[in-house]
Amino acid sequence: MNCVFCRIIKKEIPSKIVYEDDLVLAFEDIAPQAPVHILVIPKKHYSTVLEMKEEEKELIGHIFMVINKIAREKGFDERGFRVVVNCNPEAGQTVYHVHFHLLAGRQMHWPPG
Ligand SMILES: CCNC(=O)OC[C@H]1O[C@@H](n2cnc3c(=O)[nH]c(N)nc32)[C@H](O)[C@@H]1O
Repeated sequence: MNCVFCRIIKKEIPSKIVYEDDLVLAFEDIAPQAPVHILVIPKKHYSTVLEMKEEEKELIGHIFMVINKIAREKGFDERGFRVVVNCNPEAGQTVYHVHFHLLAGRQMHWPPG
């Protein structure tokens, strides 16, 4: 299917890869909204997080373990980071391949816009 993130996974499109294993890819966002803006995505295609069911519980847990590993390795664990999943239009989802935004390196505000 015509999914930009599947093409990144297949290395058909270049990206700055931060972490990769057999289940997950993490790469720098092309339009960073913070000094650190990394996308953590499952290699299997799910359009939105709503498509991830009971059998994906382990995968979702693994994604958060990868997020924590990146935060520790890049040293923004103590200062703080934000993890954002946008699901469908009102959340502003623009790429319909599930991705977890990992944002860090500046003071985050609340509520998010
Ligand atoms: C509100 C954000 N909602 C969303 O759906 O985020 C999609 C995220 O994917 C990012 N992005 C899009 N195309 C590419 C690409 O080819 N390469 C990379 N490295 N990042 C991309 C975009 O900047 C956005 O932050």
